[in-house]
Amino acid sequence: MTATKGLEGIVATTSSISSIIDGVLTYRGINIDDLAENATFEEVIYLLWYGKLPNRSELDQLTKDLSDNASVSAEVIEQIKLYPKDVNSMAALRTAVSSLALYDAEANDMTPESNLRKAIKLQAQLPTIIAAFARIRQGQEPIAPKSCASVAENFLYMLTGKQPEAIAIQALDKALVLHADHELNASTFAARVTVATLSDIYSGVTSAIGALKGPLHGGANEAVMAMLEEIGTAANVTSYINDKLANKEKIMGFGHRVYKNGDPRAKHLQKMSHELGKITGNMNWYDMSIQIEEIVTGQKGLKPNVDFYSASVYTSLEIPRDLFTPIFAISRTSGWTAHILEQFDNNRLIRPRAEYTGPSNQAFVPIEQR
Ligand SMILES: CC(=O)SCCNC(=O)CCNC(=O)[C@H](O)C(C)(C)COP(=O)(O)OP(=O)(O)OC[C@H]1O[C@@H](n2cnc3c(N)ncnc32)[C@H](O)[C@@H]1OP(=O)(O)O
Ligand SMILES: O=C([O-])CC(=O)C(=O)O
Repeated sequence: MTATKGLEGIVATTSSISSIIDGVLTYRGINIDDLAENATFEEVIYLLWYGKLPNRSELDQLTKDLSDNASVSAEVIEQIKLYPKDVNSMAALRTAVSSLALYDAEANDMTPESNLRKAIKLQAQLPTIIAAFARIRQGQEPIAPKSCASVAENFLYMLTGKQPEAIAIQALDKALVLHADHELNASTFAARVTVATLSDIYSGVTSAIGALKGPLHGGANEAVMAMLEEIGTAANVTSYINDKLANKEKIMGFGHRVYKNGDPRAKHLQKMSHELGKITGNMNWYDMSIQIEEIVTGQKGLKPNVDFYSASVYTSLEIPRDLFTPIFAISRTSGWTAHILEQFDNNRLIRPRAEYTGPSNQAFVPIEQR
């Protein structure tokens, strides 16, 4: 038995949800470029869950179901009020999502109908949790979700208490479309491993949030913004990046396990970053990002991934840096839950093997002789 480090190139399951073939990403066979230009996040959620684009009445019903289920139980909100104010936002989200199960009478109902209802609740309630957490830590009261608003509009509204501008809703909506699913990425794999034991959907999504948090995965978008802030201005980019590369440090937001010739989502986020920079009158983050890309791609051949330009996009939307990865989780909940439903539909325990590299034939030494 020989291990493949990081399971690189290992095909661990079949799936009909999203594919990456020759660098092209599709959801249910539809190119991400077409979805980014034409679909709303709600259309994408429907596509991922049901395998086809919704017609008008199906879309209206899903939008209504999501807003009808967006309120979070009072117990969970009370618990969030008890969290330390400076707690990591992904840790807060992970804990709150886990506790949703405690107040859902059907949490352990494993029927397909119940699992679909819980997928709707999870998708609807993650934005409410994140907005509530963001307000509570600033000493503000949470804002109840609006009825019949999109996920993007509702989230921005609950975060700020103001009606968001159309341009902000559109930008966030497109970012949600772009992050919704990505084949067998680490957090989706974690979700599938968890539910393949026939554990519940809340456990699956909680596992996934834990995996997304890390800076080699979803946490990279926050790390990119931290780097941009540390660099400060375009004049400092060259020396900062050259020093990092000389020290063999990773540049966050670059490289990918699967894409070697570029992440097809990055160009959409780059365009958004440029447009939002022009609208806000602050091109600093975009200009720095372009310079970083030139150096990293020029010297290392590494291209930006989905996390790189999303950092400047969210900053232009005035979203606090530590909510970037939670926003990724809002979007990816659609993909996680689609994968969990697919796993339940044709389940087998996921249990690979390990290549043992420890000592052998060791005698047991009694504690007095150690
Ligand atoms: C939504 C997402 O999850 S997208 C990914 C988000 N993560 C990041 O942006 C973090 C930065 N990037 C990385 O750490 C990696 O590129 C990953 C984790 C995305 C992919 O990792 P892997 O496929 O395991 O590649 P691995 O980390 O082994 O890197 C291979 C080589 O490229 C180098 N490399 C990879 N990414 C980077 C980077 N961002 N900056 C500098 N060098 C890099 C490594 O140092 C390594 O070099 P070596 O062979 O000389 O040791
Ligand atoms: O697929 C991966 O390994 C990481 C990624 O880009 C994603 O989850 O969107």
